[in-house]
Amino acid sequence: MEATARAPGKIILSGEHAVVHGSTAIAASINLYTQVNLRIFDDHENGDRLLTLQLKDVELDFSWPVGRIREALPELSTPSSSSPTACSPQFMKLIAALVEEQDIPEANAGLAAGVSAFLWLYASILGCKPATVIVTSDLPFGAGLGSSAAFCVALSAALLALSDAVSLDLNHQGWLTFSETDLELVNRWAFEGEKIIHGKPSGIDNTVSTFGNMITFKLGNLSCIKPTLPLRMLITNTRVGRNTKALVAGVSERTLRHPDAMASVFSAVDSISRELSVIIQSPAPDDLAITEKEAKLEELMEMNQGLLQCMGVGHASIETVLQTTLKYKLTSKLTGAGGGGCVLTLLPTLLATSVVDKVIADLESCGFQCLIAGIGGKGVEIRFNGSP
Ligand SMILES: Nc1ncnc2c1ncn2[C@@H]1O[C@H](COP(=O)(O)OP(=O)(O)O)[C@@H](O)[C@H]1O
Ligand SMILES: C[C@@](O)(CCOP(=O)(O)O)CC(=O)O
Ligand SMILES: [Mg+2]
Repeated sequence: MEATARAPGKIILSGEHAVVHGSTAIAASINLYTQVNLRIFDDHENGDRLLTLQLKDVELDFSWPVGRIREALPELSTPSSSSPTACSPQFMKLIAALVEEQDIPEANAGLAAGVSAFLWLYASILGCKPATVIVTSDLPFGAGLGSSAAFCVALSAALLALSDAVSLDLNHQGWLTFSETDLELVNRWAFEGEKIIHGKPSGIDNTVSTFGNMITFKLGNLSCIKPTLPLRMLITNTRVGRNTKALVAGVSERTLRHPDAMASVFSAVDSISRELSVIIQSPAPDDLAITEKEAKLEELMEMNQGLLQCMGVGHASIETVLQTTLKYKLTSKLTGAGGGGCVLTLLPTLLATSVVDKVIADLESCGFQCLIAGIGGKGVEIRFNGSP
């Protein structure tokens, strides 16, 4: 049995971090994907009875005899695919021991969290069957584009597709979407994986990766947004690596030290996201209306960036992007957890292509990497063996 799932990354237009503390945020899927191919073996096919995880982008393979997993996690021998469960601290220790056995190279130490999430999702959804899981991704890891969520969503989708918990047409040719109920299940499992990687995620990244589109998200509830203007964003990867879990924990610590001040910061972010959502969806009959709306969006992005600075998630490389784009009268804000990672720059509709080319050249001369991704496309999809 074989299935391949793909799940998109995302950008956060407003509200990162504050969304963890209950504020509204706005996110959109992007057309960069993580793809998970899952092949479960029949008893006679895999003599060694191994569970293998191949991470193609970093050229790393991990393997465990399924008997070793069953011995370490005996309670998970009977999977519970239709009821997502959190990985308890006790299970986390047992999983950490299985991951440690793999000797992940020091340079890829951050992957341990992803491999732990893999083991939890695999054993919880499918039990201890021998299988090979191959992962490829267009997304940079740890750069704010939601690679952790895309990984958890694609993995949950592939595992559930070959479990008894969802109903799909196995003969369908090409990419297939899940039913709304099955998407909910994929999303809930992905959230459990994201918890292992992020510590305390809001759930916005896995939700937008699962359902796609552009969404507002607050306290676990999503609502779809239909933009009335093109919303072109330049994404600049500062290439400064960082770890979402540590940054989220840092904001929580600051919140404990200054609860009243931080409550005001989070409330201001909530207002910004709500205003942004109204502007994005209000009618824009002509170029003048679009230009006026873009100016308001820029102002709100600038305000959000200032508040992210208040939360302590800025970085010198982000400042360089802000200053560089400002030379071209363009507004930018960090996206995702900050501390480096990616920065968004709004490219107004009437901006000349020559200016876009110049700003990209300027940013690239600083050693950054630029891309313009399609935003607001489909969420997770699945494809079965043999279909095109
Ligand atoms: N394709 C993948 N395979 C394994 N682990 C992954 C993959 N993509 C992401 N991860 C995990 O997610 C971590 C990065 O997540 P995070 O710090 O939240 O940044 P972001 O989600 O912005 O990329 C990686 O260090 C790794 O543990
Ligand atoms: C900072 C946060 O709002 C988004 C993190 O996104 P990313 O992992 O940096 O892509 C955390 C969350 O909402 O779970
Ligand atoms: Mg992440």
